[in-house]
Amino acid sequence: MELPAAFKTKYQRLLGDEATAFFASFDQTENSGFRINPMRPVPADLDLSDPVPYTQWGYYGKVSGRSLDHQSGAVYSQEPSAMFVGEVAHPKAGMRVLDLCASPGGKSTHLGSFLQQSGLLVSNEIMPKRAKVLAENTERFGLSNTLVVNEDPASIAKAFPVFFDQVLVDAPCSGEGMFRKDPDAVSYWSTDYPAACAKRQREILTEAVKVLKPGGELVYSTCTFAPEEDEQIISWLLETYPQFEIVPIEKPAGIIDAKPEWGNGDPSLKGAARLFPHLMRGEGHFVAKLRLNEAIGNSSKYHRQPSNVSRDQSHLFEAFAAEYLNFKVDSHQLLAFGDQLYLMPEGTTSLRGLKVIRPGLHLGTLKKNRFEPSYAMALALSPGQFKYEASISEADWKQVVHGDIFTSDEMPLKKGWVRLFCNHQPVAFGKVVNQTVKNFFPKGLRFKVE
Ligand SMILES: C[S@@+](CC[C@H](N)C(=O)[O-])C[C@H]1O[C@@H](n2cnc3c(N)ncnc32)[C@H](O)[C@@H]1O
Repeated sequence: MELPAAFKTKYQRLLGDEATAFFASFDQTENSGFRINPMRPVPADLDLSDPVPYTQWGYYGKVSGRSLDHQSGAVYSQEPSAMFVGEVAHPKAGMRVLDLCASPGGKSTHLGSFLQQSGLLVSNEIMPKRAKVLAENTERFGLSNTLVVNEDPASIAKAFPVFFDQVLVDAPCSGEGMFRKDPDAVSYWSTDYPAACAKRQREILTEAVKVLKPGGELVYSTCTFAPEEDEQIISWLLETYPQFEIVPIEKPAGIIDAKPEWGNGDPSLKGAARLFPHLMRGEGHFVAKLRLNEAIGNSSKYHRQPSNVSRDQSHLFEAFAAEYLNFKVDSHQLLAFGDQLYLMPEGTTSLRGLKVIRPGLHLGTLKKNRFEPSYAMALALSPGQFKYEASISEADWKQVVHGDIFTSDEMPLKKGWVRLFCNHQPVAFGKVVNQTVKNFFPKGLRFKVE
């Protein structure tokens, strides 16, 4: 790979003798990986022979975006060094967690794996198109405790002052750790780029710090090697907000201490972590964890987001629930966005003024005289929560994801909704009319499997 001359000069100076091995790593093939979804059965066809050592869910290897394992949310493809960020965060069940720069959702789905549908995950992305992708990925993973929001950091800080137990800032960065994966990242790079990114990172962090509760944790990460965006950002953060202290990260073999001399010399910077491609099997990352000892700014009085469903809407859903669901839905948690019905996570506070893409689990669509369940619900429920479930063959699954009708004489009912599973993974809802299964796989997500 042709690395920019200024990049080479900079890292030659910073890394000394080690620079040769660092530069050589750019000519080796990239590392790919995937994480399995702990809320799903482990797919039998996956090759799990090469685990990523620092995470219980990560493996080296590739999973096709057109496979059942991907479509059903049983796996999420993620570059192995990025998996270390979720492991460092490791939120506990029940926590309120914010993922401030979240799309496409690698870290959010990892955080959701720890939360196990408990607590609250606010997954935010500033770019509208990317926020949509984030919503699709968190839905595919089956997260039901998640609000997907499309806001800038200042609006998030205004809406949630002193609210979260944990905040992840996986910052937009100069992406030097993306060079092997995405050659375009090399063409964006210039000598001044890290400083420009650092300015934006300071702006994002200035807002992020306001949403943490005392005792809360901030996890900051980048996929770049630039000290300006890594140690120097944490140096700046600690100087600007002495309320924070570094929580030292435990480092497995190949992951090394951050370098205080690349920041302001504060020895506690060693507690942060650097992942270099010449030292471990990953593309590269920087991660720091900090604890806030005293709130920054004032808290607010939080009001629960009230349900807004009309009596008619509520009746439509209740009739559906009585016929099909094996669990109770608290009507206070129902929220209608037009004709779309959602189940808000417990503890959802007022969403007024926020651009919310998904105010929780999308339950379905309120039609004129009936309720139509959503793809998101098909993927989020646990087995047995829906009264009618049917196992379909891989050949039928190919029809489902292509949007075709198929016939089956093994459906549990003659007429009505059925949750379809293939190889024990949830796939979609179908509607049975005699032996024909009408397809409700979302139009925008359909694909052809060769
Ligand atoms: C490194 S990516 C996040 C990757 C994601 N956390 C994951 O694991 O899949 C950084 C994200 O920050 C977003 N971003 C860009 N500018 C931003 C800003 N000024 N404030 C907040 N987020 C921003 C980008 O659109 C991008 O999606």
